[in-house]
This record gives sequence, C-alpha cells and structure tokens, in this order.
Amino acid sequence: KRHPPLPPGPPADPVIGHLRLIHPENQQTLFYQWGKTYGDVMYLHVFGRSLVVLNSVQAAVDLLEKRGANYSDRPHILPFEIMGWTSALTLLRYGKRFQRHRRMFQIFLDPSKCLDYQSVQRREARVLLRNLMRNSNSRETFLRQFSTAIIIRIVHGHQITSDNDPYVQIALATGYAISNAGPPGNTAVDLFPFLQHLPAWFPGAYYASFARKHKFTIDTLHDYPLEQVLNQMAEGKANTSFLSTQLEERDRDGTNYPNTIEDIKGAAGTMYCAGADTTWSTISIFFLAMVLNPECQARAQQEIESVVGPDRLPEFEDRPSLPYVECLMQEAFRWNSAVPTGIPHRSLEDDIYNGMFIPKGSIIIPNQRGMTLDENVYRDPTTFNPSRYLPEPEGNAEPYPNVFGFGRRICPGRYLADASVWIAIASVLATLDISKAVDSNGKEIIPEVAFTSGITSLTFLSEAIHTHISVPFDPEAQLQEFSSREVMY
Ligand code: HEM
Repeated sequence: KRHPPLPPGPPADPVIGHLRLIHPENQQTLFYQWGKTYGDVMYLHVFGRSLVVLNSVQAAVDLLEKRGANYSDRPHILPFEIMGWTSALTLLRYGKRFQRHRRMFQIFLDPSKCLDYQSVQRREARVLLRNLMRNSNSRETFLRQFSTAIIIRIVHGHQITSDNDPYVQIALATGYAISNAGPPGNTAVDLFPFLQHLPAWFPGAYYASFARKHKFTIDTLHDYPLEQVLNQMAEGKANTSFLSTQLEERDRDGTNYPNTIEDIKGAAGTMYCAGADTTWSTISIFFLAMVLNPECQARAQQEIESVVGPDRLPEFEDRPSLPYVECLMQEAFRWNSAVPTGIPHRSLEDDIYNGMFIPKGSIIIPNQRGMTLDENVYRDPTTFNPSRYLPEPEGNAEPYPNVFGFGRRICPGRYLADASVWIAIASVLATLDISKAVDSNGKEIIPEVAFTSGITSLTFLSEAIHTHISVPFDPEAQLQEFSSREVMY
C-alpha cells in the first residue's frame, strides 16, 4: 500500500534498524541532538518496531492531545508486567480499565482536593527544614523522605517518622526495582517475548529474570499497606486516605462500586511510586541550580524577605505575591526535566501528520528534554535563567515548560507535585543558604550536572553542596502546631 514518507531520522542498519545507535544510557541527550538535525518529529525503528520521537510541544499537542483517541495507548512493557505491575495506571492499555483508573486518580488529585492536602505538605516542609538544619549531609535522604511522606500520608493515612519506617523501606526497594528494570518497552525481552521463558544467563533474558526476582517487592508494595489499612479500619483507627476512602465506598456501594481490590491496590501502589522520585528529583535539581547560580538564589531570597518578612515561613497564600520564586521553580522544572523522555504512548491506527506517515502501533516518545530545550521557544536554553518567564522588557515572556505530559495520559499528580515542590523550595529559600561545599584543601567543589537514566532522572549531590542557616527560626516550635491536632483533609 502506498503511503506518504515516514518522518526523517538517522540512517539505520538493515534488519536491526537503529538498535546499535539507541543506548539505554542518556537517550534524552541523543534524541535532543538528533532533533536538531531531523526536526520535531523523528522516526527510528528497531527490528521492525516503529519509534516516533516528538521534539516539540507543538507536535506533542497536535498528536497526543488533539488526536488523543489514536495516541493514548501505552506499549507493552514486559519486564514491568512480570514484576507485578499489572494494575498500574501508568502502564495500562487504553480502554475501559484505563478509564476507571484514571477516574480514581482524577477525583483524588483534582485541584480543589489538592487544597486539602496542603496541611500535609506544610508539615512535611517543616520536617524537611528541621532535618536539613540538624544534618545537611543526609540531604538526599531527607528530600526523598519529604516527597515519600506526603504521598504515604494522603494515600495510606500513615505518618512517617523515620527512615526505618517499613513504608520508606518498601519505597526504596521499589525505586531500585523500577530504575534497574531496563529502558521501558525497549529491552530484548520486549522485542522477543519468548526470552522470558529462558534462564537468566541466556543472552537477552536478563531483564525477565531481574523482574521475577523483584516481584516479591512489588507484591509487598501492594499488599502491606492494604493489610495495614484494613486492620486499622476494623479497629476504627484508620486515618482518612485514598485507600480508606476507596474501601469504604466499596463496602457502601456493593456491586455498584466499579473497581476490584486489585484495582484499588494497583492505584495506591502507582501513586506511591509515580509521585515520590519525580518530586524528589525536581527538588534536587533546584539545589543543584542554586549552587551554580547564586545570584538567582539571592534574588528569590530578597523577594521572600520583602513579602513574607523574617518572622514566619512562606505559606501557600503568599505564592501569588512571589513571582520570581514562581519563575525559579518553573526554571527548575525546565532546566533538567525530571522525566526527560516522558512515558511512551502508542498509536492505535495509521496516521498522517504534516505529510509524514506514522504507522499503527508506533511507540511515541514525547521527548520532554528536547521540548524544554527547544531553541525556537527558549533563548539560550541550557542556561538557568528564571527571568526568562518575566514580561518584557525584563524577561522574554517565554512560556512555562510542559513537564507533565500530554492529552489523556497527562500526569494526574501534577497539582499535588507542583504544590509539594513549591512549598519545599520556598521554605528552603526562606531559611537556608545553599552554596558550594569545600574539599579537604579548602577548595570549592564544582558539582557535576549529571543524572541517572531511568524513567526518572536523579542527581546525587551530597558531596558538593553545603547549606547553612540564613534566617534562624525554630522548626520544632513550628511542628508543635501540627502535633497538637490531627492533620485534616
Ligand atoms: C515533579 C513531579 C512529577 C513529574 C515531573 C511528573 C511527570 C509525569 C509525566 C511526564 C508523565 C507522563 C505523561 C504522559 O504519558 O503523557 C506522568 C504520568 C503519570 N504521573 Fe506524574 N509526575 C510527577 C508527579 C506525580 C505525582 C505526585 C503523582 C501521583 C501522586 C503522579 C502520578 C502519575 C501517574 C499515575 C501517571 C500515569 C498517567 C497515565 O498513564 O494515564 N505523578 N507524570
């Protein structure tokens, strides 16, 4: 059948296509560089499987939003399924079950519902400050604890008090399993599913055996919180949470309740992992940016001082009065996007876009990194410059970045994530100075801008960053306010 030409792309090998060129490491940078040559829609293929990389917001909106009925499926990601992620919204194929899950997420994470979670976010921001003031060497641990604690409190009703908490341990083990399960949809096991039945030593079978080994972790992630909440509900001691609300609705509505226990467990487990590392990563990127750009930090601190004053911490109500802090947060989202190649979509039917043929079943990669560094949108895109969003003449009135995906699969946790990142950044700027650490010879350490290459990009900076208290205040006293009453929502 004749069809228009495929989108442009780099030359490929016979049969294996671009297999040799697409390394699992640092795909975002590779796609970004290729995008400069081949444009905003780029075609690659591996053993006959089509991959279409979208490098501009315009192309992503045109296809993933405006033609959402065709582009909202997900590819099969076999290692994740073997591991037990069979009820995770992130991976569900487009259809009725996807719509039921999506509804659960949208109701629970709706913007007005997220206002109810602000007291949890305020509390955890104060815990974060207290921890950073006590021991700034464990920064990554505290940042991870901040984002995990918020999710666990609202999804499971559990209050984390230490890093030894079983929920934190499960989150750590799950994070390891996810970030080492291979590039999603692109392992040899995905390409040749029969490999899943062969032993680990057989070439190409490794990721299937890795997934089998970590199934226990993912089962625990789903089963442990459910057991806890069911027990607490039986004793009448459960805090209000996503899990308790769904279980109550299930009891109340009987056969009219649309979801199964598997669906409820799957949704809770998905929030747990989709929400923690992404938020933590973005706040780490903010720390890195502050070390490298002290003038931006100073300007944001001045703004907070003049609006909030030195006697209290910033509150969500202050947000509209802190435009530079807002720009600084948006720049942390853009400068090094935490989910750099997005999560792949899949097309259901053949399509033609701007005269290019996109075959049915193509894996569509929304290359967030390419979009946030698009030179047609962002002047000098690799520079960290919060002022770029300010109106002219001071800034260039550039648009805030889109880092939460597109169309019917857009991140349902975006309002929660946005508020968590904001309160953490504003609280840290109000009280701490972030600067370069010095080595044993008294020389400043220049932190490396380097990231891991899983679905979520993480940066580890403990050695290179120093924080010290700029505005003394008593976080313990701030926390009293919360311990004296139940966190309400
Ligand atoms: C800074 C933090 C976050 C970033 C940068 C982020 C980014 C993303 C991106 C890029 C996607 C893919 C969207 C697409 O396929 O077009 C996504 C999907 C998703 N996110 Fe987030 N996210 C963040 C926080 C959260 C939080 C806090 C939650 C939940 C509590 C969450 C839950 C999800 C879920 C369930 C999906 C899959 C949606 C679907 O497949 O329909 N995310 N996120």
